Amino acid sequence: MAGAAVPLRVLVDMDGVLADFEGAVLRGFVARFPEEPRVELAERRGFSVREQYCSLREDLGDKVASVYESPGFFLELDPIPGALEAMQEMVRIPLPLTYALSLDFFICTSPLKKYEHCIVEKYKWVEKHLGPKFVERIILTRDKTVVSADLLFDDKDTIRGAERNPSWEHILFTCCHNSRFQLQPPRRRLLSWADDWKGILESKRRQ
Ligand SMILES: Nc1ncnc2c1ncn2[C@H]1C[C@H](O)[C@@H](COP(=O)(O)O)O1
Ligand SMILES: [Mg+2]
Repeated sequence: MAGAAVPLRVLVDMDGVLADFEGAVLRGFVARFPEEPRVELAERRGFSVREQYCSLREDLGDKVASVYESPGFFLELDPIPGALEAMQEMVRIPLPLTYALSLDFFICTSPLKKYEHCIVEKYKWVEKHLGPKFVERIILTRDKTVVSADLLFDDKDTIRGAERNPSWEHILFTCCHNSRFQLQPPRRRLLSWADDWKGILESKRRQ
């Protein structure tokens, strides 16, 4: 008889992966600064929305940051299509999978440096959309490289920190700001939650 399956540890980022940060920034910016030039989602390049607005005109960086630093911003983010369903399915694994696979699942997210509203609202967002059991699965850190796992689904193209060789494989979750980012092999993408995330989990299990 086969021994108990070793759990696969999976980290899933929030902003840009579970919660639509970019859509809300643009809507908030247009509502608050309707006369100012803006960056449409199709024109977003590079992780930092603040840097791109700054390059448009220096003072626009602070203006766009004021949108996502406002109270209520993080709580009101819309879920990314298919994200909530995928999370609910992930925690029910192994049943739907072909391989004996048990899963250790966490939501791994970084707070803003201006953390006043962001931290509590991230917790409330998870409780509101996924339920209290998922709140216990939140890892809040400014350095994801020191968290040990097999996989990290994250929209940030390059993740650096104190650990030069993180234990996880970073799966780049496609978002407006990274859609043109050229991934060097063997790096992998997940195009959306409609893409084959279960296949990625299974491929990792077999390695
Ligand atoms: N695209 C972004 N530009 C600026 N700031 C961003 C962006 N996406 C997320 N953020 C904020 C929100 C979070 O508090 C931190 C890190 O987010 P994470 O998705 O955990 O990398 O930065
Ligand atoms: Mg993110």
